[in-house]
Amino acid sequence: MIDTQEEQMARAGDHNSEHAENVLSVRGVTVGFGSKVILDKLDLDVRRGEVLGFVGGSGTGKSVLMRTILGLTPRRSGTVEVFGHDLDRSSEAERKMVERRWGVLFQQGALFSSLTVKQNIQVPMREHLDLSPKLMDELATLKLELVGLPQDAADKFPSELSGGMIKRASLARALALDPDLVFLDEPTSGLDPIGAAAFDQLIANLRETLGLTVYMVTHDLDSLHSICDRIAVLGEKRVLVIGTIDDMMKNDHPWVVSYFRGERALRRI
Ligand SMILES: Nc1ncnc2c1ncn2[C@@H]1O[C@H](COP(=O)(O)OP(=O)(O)OP(=O)(O)O)[C@@H](O)[C@H]1O
Repeated sequence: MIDTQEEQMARAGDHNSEHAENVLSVRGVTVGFGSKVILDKLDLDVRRGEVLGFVGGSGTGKSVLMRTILGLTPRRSGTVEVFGHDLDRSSEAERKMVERRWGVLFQQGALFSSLTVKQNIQVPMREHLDLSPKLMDELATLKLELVGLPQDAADKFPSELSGGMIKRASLARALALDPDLVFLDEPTSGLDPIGAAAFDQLIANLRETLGLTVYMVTHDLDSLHSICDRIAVLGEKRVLVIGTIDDMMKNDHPWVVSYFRGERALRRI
């Protein structure tokens, strides 16, 4: 959309990366709170253009890892490279440019309740771009269309929306700056199975049409089966196993067996 010199510089970093096919590389990351270590020397790579599903037992640190990657939770050691940029070594301008290239859908949507849907979508635009109100309105209209929301949702407040509409509005906000990478924290939680399947389809379509890379924390077995190229399992403070759904079905780690082949998994069939 808008390609400033700084953005070109940030994009150029992609090609400097030793692993240009990885949009995200996490190495040796340790995170803890007080005496409690949550993640211990964790490694993870996310490939360009893939949908990576992230699963793990409750409290294993999926949200902590996502927040650490986003720079919202401090780590004790390790590196995080996004688009080939080590954010600890980046200048403020470079970091901002990298941030412009990712979008985030937090659990529960995290829309501002005092702003309309349109205003929510425009928050990242106001923060990162200098656009006229007319252009921002046009862009918000496009984002609403992209996520399948009716135009009359633009002037509604989050409290006036259904759960599924809130997820879509949050996704529209995450897409506000035309990101290359989106982080989704449990995007289908709280949706009925039909709403969840529709949301999965939307993510699959967006990946296809926009070439997005998707990092998705989820508990939803249907999403894992239907749209994820690879799945990473968090356990024992690290990525226990990463691979395709077929790899998960063959893996014999007890947690992986009970999650992918346990009673709940068999009920889906
Ligand atoms: N700011 C914090 N201070 C102290 N402990 C924290 C903080 N944030 C997270 N934790 C702890 O880190 C652990 C991992 O939490 P996290 O929310 O990442 O789990 P999760 O895997 O996302 O779980 P769920 O699937 O239930 O959402 C938990 O024990 C949690 O209590």
